[in-house]
Amino acid sequence: MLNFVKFFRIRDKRLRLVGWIVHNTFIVDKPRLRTLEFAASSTIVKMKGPVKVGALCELCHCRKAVMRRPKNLQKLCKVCFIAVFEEEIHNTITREKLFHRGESVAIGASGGKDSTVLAAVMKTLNERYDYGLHLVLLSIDEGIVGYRDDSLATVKRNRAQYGMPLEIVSYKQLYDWTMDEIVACTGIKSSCTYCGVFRRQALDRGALKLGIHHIVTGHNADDMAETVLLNLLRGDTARIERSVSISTNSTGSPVKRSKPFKYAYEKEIVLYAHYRKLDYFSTECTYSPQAFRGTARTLLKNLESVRPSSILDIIRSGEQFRLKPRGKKRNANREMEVRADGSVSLGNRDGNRCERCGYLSTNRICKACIPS
Ligand SMILES: Nc1ncnc2c1ncn2[C@@H]1O[C@H](COP(=O)(O)OP(=O)(O)OP(=O)(O)O)[C@@H](O)[C@H]1O
Repeated sequence: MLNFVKFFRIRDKRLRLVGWIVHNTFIVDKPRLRTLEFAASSTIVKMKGPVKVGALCELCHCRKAVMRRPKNLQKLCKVCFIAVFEEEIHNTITREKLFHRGESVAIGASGGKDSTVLAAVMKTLNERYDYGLHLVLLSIDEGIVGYRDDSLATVKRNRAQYGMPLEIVSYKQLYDWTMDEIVACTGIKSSCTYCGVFRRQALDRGALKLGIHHIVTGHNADDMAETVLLNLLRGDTARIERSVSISTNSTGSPVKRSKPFKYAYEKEIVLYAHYRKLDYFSTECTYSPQAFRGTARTLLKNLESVRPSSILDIIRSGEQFRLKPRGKKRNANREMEVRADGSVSLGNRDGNRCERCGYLSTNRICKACIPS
């Protein structure tokens, strides 16, 4: 008896719909199921054609295999897949010593698949292995009507489903404008870059408001590998090492950030959400064209389809990447650099503060204050 696993990622630019087909089921939040009829006009990115799966799970040897693991093509049953996925995250957490007992941890919750699965897995592992963590959902409302308001509704349902407190911090409260207002004034170009900077600050401020000094986000292995490729393609080699760090802590900032899904494949996160029937939101942001990142993403997906280990191999390459010190000349050039957008970078990269808002920044005026 054979099972067939279909794994497609669907992206519909017109509807901003991102969904997945797994086991002939279109995985997307329920209110959006009606949009299925548009799938024919969508760009269907083939992730992996129908795969024949052998009868028995290669781990338990007793249940029927229902899938091939995207990471290593192992044939697994649903129960073993869920167990092995959770175990790998637990191994990452313990190997990297991400948390300490009694710590309060804020989960950056956008309502999307990655952070929803992160909340579910963190809750499961915290209870199973008695990490002793106090977990809180922290959401940033960027003020994007038709996108963030809908995804926040999902996070509010997650609050009840996982029994975790939820804190929502908005750009409006912090900066007195919304992303919709910014885009209306400045246009869509670079909106992602600015929004990313604002969100980072907002997550820090939200965590500090709660007295929390550790945030976890749902960045996964695909995100990490994509960023390594992106930096390589842009010649921005200085960022590669940092882009694969599992934990980051800007000098001067009391808030640490960690990525427990650093080695988790995006496809496996989708499968986990599917098998555990998690409630998440699947629409793409109104303002996310991300042209060049999209190119790096397509390149990564093509590499993955030829060689599934490519994602982990790229991360490993990033981890081993070290820039040769260039000595005095490099430091001298770094003392003051005028960037294309007119901002000035100071030689002392860490610990600088924005002259307007006083928040940490490598420039005299941080990106959050530039448009104001
Ligand atoms: N508005 C937000 N509020 C809180 N956390 C956020 C928000 N947006 C993003 N994050 C955090 O940053 C991570 C990466 O965000 P990104 O925008 O790349 O979304 P993503 O890869 O689609 O993740 P997700 O599926 O969780 O939305 C998320 O998994 C989440 O932990």
